[in-house]
Amino acid sequence: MSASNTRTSHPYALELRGLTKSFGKTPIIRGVDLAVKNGERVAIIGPNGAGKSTLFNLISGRLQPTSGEVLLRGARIDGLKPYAINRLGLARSFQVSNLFPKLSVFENLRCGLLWHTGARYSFLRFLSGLDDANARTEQLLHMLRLQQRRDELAMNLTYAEQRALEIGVTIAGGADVILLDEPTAGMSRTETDHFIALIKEVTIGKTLLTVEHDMGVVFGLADKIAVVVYGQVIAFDTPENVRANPAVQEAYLGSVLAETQANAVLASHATAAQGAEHAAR
Ligand SMILES: Nc1ncnc2c1ncn2[C@@H]1O[C@H](COP(=O)(O)OP(=O)(O)OP(=O)(O)O)[C@@H](O)[C@H]1O
Repeated sequence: MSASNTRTSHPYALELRGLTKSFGKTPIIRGVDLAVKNGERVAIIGPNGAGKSTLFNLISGRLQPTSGEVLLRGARIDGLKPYAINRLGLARSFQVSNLFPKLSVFENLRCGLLWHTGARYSFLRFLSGLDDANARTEQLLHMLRLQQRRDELAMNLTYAEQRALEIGVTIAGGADVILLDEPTAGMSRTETDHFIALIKEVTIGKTLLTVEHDMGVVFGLADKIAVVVYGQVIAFDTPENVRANPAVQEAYLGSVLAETQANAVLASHATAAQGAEHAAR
């Protein structure tokens, strides 16, 4: 069976089974079961301190579970080091730290591609693959809408462009299961909207898990939402069903949506007050 067949033949890209994690005597993840299908986009939401980042750390191999299993396409990966998990096609993209600041956009992407192919093939095959890598890098540049910035150093990009490049490098590295930590944190509303569209486009056919606080991003991006409260997944369903779920409303979403609505009302009051002040002058 070819590597690509192996990658897609299992129905679930990622499974968590009875996962627990304690720090000292404190249980933080308290029995999580989750099955993410190939190609699904899943947002993990929940209150501060619920255990979302810890879950990501357990999946990516940064932390080892206290008990339970993590499976990638049906094969156990708990106990493996992060680089070994990465080699199997699961990558985590959280900061701009994966970028080489003094290399150009093109070179950063090509490094991602060559790292992926070069590590698996002999040096001669690596050299013969350079043309392919260049062509694929050009494709990625277009997909990321960074072709105008092709020769710019990564350190000179805007924050949103750096995040786009970072995701591009992750994809160039061959990952088909991608974990994104708060992908739009620090972006303006307009940048966020563009970025959601971009993420959707570049992750077509890939499995995406994201930890996100911004409900606009969650509802704009996710096929399914996993709600984590106090180390347990209390709901895993479509955005519509999660929004309507009374347990979720009570434990988390009610207060978050109320806060979002309150902020919108406050903002509209502030705008109205500014308008009135302006008219009175
Ligand atoms: N390495 C660690 N050692 C001890 N406690 C930890 C460790 N990492 C996380 N915790 C604790 O585990 C709990 C869950 O933290 P985690 O960062 O996973 O939550 P989160 O849902 O990602 O929160 P936030 O939304 O605020 O980022 C917190 O109480 C945190 O203090």
